[in-house]
Amino acid sequence: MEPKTTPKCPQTVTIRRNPPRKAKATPSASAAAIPFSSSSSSAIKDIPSFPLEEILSIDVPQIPPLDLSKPSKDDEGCETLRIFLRIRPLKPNQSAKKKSNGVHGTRPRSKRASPQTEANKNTKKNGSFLAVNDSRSVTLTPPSALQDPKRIKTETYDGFTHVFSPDSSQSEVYEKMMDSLVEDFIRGKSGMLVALGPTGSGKTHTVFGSPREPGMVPLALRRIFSWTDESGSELPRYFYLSMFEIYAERGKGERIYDLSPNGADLCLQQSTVKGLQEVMVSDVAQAESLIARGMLKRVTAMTNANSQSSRSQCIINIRSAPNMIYEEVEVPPNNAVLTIVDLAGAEREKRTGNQCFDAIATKLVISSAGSKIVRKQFHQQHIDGVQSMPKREEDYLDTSFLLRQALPFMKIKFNNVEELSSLPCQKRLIHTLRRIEQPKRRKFSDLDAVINEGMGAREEQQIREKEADVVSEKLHELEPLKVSITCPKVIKSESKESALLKEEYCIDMAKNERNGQIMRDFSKAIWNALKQYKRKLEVSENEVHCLKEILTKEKTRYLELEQEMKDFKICCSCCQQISKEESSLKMGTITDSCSTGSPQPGGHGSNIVHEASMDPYYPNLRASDCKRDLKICNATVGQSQDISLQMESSDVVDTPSLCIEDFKEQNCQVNVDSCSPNLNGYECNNNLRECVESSDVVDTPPLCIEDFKEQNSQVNVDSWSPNLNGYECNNNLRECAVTTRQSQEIFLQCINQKRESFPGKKNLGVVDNSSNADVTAIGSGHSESMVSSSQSHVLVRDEDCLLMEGNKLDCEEEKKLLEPPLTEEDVTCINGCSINNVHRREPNLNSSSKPLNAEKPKRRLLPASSILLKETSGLDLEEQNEKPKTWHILLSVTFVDGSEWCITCQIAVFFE
Ligand SMILES: Nc1ncnc2c1ncn2[C@@H]1O[C@H](COP(=O)(O)OP(=O)(O)OP(=O)(O)O)[C@@H](O)[C@H]1O
Repeated sequence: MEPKTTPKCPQTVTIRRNPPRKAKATPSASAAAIPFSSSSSSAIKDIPSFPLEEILSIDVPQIPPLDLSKPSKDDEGCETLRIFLRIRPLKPNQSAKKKSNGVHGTRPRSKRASPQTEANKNTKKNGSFLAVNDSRSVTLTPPSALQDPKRIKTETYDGFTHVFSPDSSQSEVYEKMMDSLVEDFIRGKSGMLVALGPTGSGKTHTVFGSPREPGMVPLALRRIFSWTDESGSELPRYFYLSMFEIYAERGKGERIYDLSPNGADLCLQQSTVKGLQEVMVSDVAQAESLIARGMLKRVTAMTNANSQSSRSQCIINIRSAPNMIYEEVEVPPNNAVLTIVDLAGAEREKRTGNQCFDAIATKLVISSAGSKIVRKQFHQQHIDGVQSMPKREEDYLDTSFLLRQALPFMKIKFNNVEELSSLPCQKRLIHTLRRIEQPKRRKFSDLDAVINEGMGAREEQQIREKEADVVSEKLHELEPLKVSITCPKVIKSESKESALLKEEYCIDMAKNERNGQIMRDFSKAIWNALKQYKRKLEVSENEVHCLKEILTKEKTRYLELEQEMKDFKICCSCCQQISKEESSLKMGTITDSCSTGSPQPGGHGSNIVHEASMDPYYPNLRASDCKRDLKICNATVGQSQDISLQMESSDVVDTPSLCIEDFKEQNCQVNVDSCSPNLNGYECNNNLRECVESSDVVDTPPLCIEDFKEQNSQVNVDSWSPNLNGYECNNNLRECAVTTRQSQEIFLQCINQKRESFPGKKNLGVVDNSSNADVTAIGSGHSESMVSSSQSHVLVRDEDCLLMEGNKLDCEEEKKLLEPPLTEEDVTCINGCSINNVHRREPNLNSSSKPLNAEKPKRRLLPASSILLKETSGLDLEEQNEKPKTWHILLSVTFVDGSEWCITCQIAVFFE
């Protein structure tokens, strides 16, 4: 019955390499399989069966055998520690049984049988638990007593350099395992052979052997001393042989003993045996004799496993040294060492009580040479029925234990740097070698040609010596570089290949030496630079420290100076104040000095003029400057003002009379004379002020204040340059006339004198302080005052009036209150001296200074605008004249000055 559905792709075939398990088919699977099998039966008719037989018949190419004569190197040039495995044969009495049983797997394996299967078969047949799989692996099968009856557990150990079967001979082992070490040793490369394995496994047998079957040591010695080059020359070297053992005693630790004839106990210091004696040997017989004597001294103790077991580690060193007999040939020093170690049994301590497989021996052996070859020799326990099962099981455990211990050694890699560095071979700079490389090759080419031409060994040697001389010359050229280079010499018996090998080796050494020298020089340079920078840094830090100290000192100094400056400023301000005070006092002093003698023409005034002419303001002095100076003058004459007040308060009653006119004529005239056209009004007025201020001319003859005033004003007017208005001049006059005590005194005296000229008038005087309350109320603070009688006029100009300009009514009312009966002149004054300007006089701007000898100008002083007679007792002037003591007159004098200003001031004068 054909199925309804057919496969979409009948050509698709699934081939299972592994046969399917024989599991019960599930119902669904069975159901599905039936139609598939029935339907596909026709489709797979053309599909060939799996070519299993064909595949199995193919001959698999055999892996080329390893060249055990040379150590294998990886891509990085590192060698892998070579590990050989040698299986000890059964004892001789069991050899027949071994042969009959085919123990140790030497029988060729079946192609289809796996190594494990083959080993298991061998193990089952002969009872051996170790089978050789191939030249690199073995399989360890536990004995039946240790096996799980349901499951056999086998262990395969792979990766050995070579596995020697039990029937391998000593020579075979030497050829594959030892020969490369010996050849390298002859070429100058150190090597080491270490025998490791359980007790009785044949380590000593392999290392030393027997007379019939010499081991690795005697075979190596024979090779070394029998080595000749192509020309048949022996090695121009000596060999030194040393031999010592390390053994352990229970409770005493490890001991080292020198096995040389004169040997003694040794000590181990940092993996180095101290005091070991070396015996120079010159031939193989001498060497074997030394070894034999040393073996006799070797401590051997009975163990449970091996009645002849050596319970110590035996180390033999063969060192190569140059033979100095060959003087004509410089032989490079060669300290290559060939070390052969026979360790004690490495079985578990529980079984043998052996402690020799300890760390110290392993460390010593492994670190004593660069190239290490570990040879494992396992004890294959024979099955003879003599040994009990526990013995066999112990052997298995020891073998398994040791194989596990050996696994890490297979992964050890090393290079020959250490060995090469130990050889003090010739060193060259690589670039130099490259330079000489070309001629050297040419020489070799010549050498080859010579050889091909059949020249003898003598000519060849001559060519090599010449070549060595050339190299020596090149190397001597490098001496200035102070690079330690030894001229390479070609050994007589050295072959061409050996020379080339040395050449390459020297090149490498030169590279290393040059790189090392460069790094050393670089390090020194960096170190020196760092030291220099460190010194500079220290110097800089010191400088910074010093600068900080200086800065701190400067800051302190600055603060001190600043404080001093503040103090100085304070002092200066004090000094200025003091100077002002002193100036005021000086003015008084000047006044006093002026009063001491009669003024001389051109004296004091001339000096002032001279100073004025030196005034830097000149001729740019303006009215504002005059005002400023006058203000200063006003400020500095406060004392004079006070004196004025005192004067007003009748402190000058007893002062002698004086004639201000004479003073003015003698002094001010001089000043006027000094008012040259080049001297503006400021200087002139200033001079006048100085004259008046200094007019402490008590003894001077009486003067007429009107004349003084007129003359001065006239002068002032004349001296008014367009740059100086009348205010400044008048202000000067005010300053001069009012602020000085002397002037006021003069004024009073002048008034008194004038009063004398008026019948019925008494002199002006000052009443007592007790009766001048009203006077002070009116006159106090007025810096300028002039008094006059009803017929005389005193011009008083006061800044208060200026200040009162904005309060005209008050000023006017006050004037009215103070105004006395007006005279004709008073009326004139009043008409011109309104509150704005009582009398306005146009300044004569075009007028120049009058000559001193000119006629006295007409008085322009206007009479007082008003004289208020304050009658405390209700008396008039006439009555006062008649009864002067009962009259107290308060004079309010208004002086009209200039064309712009009118200043009114009141001064109380009491008539007694
Ligand atoms: N390959 C071999 N061929 C013939 N005899 C062997 C072989 N290997 C070992 N033997 C013999 O086995 C015995 C024990 O060997 P050997 O003393 O070398 O063992 P060992 O490992 O050095 O023991 P130990 O560690 O206790 O010193 C010796 O009698 C030795 O002759």
